[in-house]
Amino acid sequence: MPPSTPPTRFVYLGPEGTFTETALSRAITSTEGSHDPRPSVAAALSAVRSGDADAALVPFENSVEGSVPATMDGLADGEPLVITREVFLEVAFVLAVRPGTALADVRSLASHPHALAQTSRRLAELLPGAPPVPATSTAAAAAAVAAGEVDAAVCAPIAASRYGLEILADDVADHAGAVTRFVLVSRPGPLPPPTGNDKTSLVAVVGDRTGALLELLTEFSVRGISLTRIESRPTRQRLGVYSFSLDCEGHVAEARVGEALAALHRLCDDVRFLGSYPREDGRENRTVPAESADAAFADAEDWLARLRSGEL
Ligand SMILES: O=C(O)C(=O)Cc1ccccc1
Repeated sequence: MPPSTPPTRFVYLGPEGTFTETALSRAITSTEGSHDPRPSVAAALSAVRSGDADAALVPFENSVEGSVPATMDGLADGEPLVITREVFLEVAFVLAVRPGTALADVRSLASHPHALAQTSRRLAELLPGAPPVPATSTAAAAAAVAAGEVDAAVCAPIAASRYGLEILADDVADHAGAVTRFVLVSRPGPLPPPTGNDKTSLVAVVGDRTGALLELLTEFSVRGISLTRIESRPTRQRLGVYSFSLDCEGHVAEARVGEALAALHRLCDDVRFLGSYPREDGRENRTVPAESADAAFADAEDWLARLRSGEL
């Protein structure tokens, strides 16, 4: 009998009732492995690094608020981890309190900084006297309300019911239809195979010279590769030294992407590969120009080999 593979141990930004938990359970059923909460993004990533877990689902960016710094920095630093999957979830926020609490009784309010930022205008109208306090997650804020540490939380409806809270206001987002992108990360291993509609993520530290960013972008542009995200992050070495975190269309197994990454390796002070994985945002990669397709690279390599061997 072949040895059975142990179930995958998934961890997620907890506690129970986070949007991240919902995103994980939509993407991966519990029959595919165990789902365990961790108290912070850093704790979820370190469980994977230490081998306590096989994969972690963490929030990466939001359509309204942008990237989640704890995730960006947690992936850019420390032992390498790679993204194997992306998951998108539309998020709707509620204002939750202990049963019987009226709006006028609310003196303090907590949530994840991304949730607070996405609801700030509406909450300023509803609760002008309640200063927002950051929490490690929306569900951690709901748990703090249940424990009597704070009066109200901005969280998912599921967190309100999980912690026995009452909903004072529904849909408190300033912009309807906000979508959060989550990523599933693992220790480096075999990559998900190319599907023809993939993304590749990386972090590059460019040298301190004129045109360095333009040179980086050129390596993608000349190979017909479209970027789907780019942003700068401080490297935390000293003021003025930045890394660029970016996603591009394509899989590192494709010649154009592999060659662009190899060029970045020559050009940049540091390049960290963060994975190639299927695109799941419902969009299709652009058509690869004929001169950037794998066949064109193979043909050019063949031509060069013949030229070098004196055959041409
Ligand atoms: O998953 C959660 O509940 C979080 O706290 C992170 C988050 C915050 C805001 C929107 C989506 C995810």
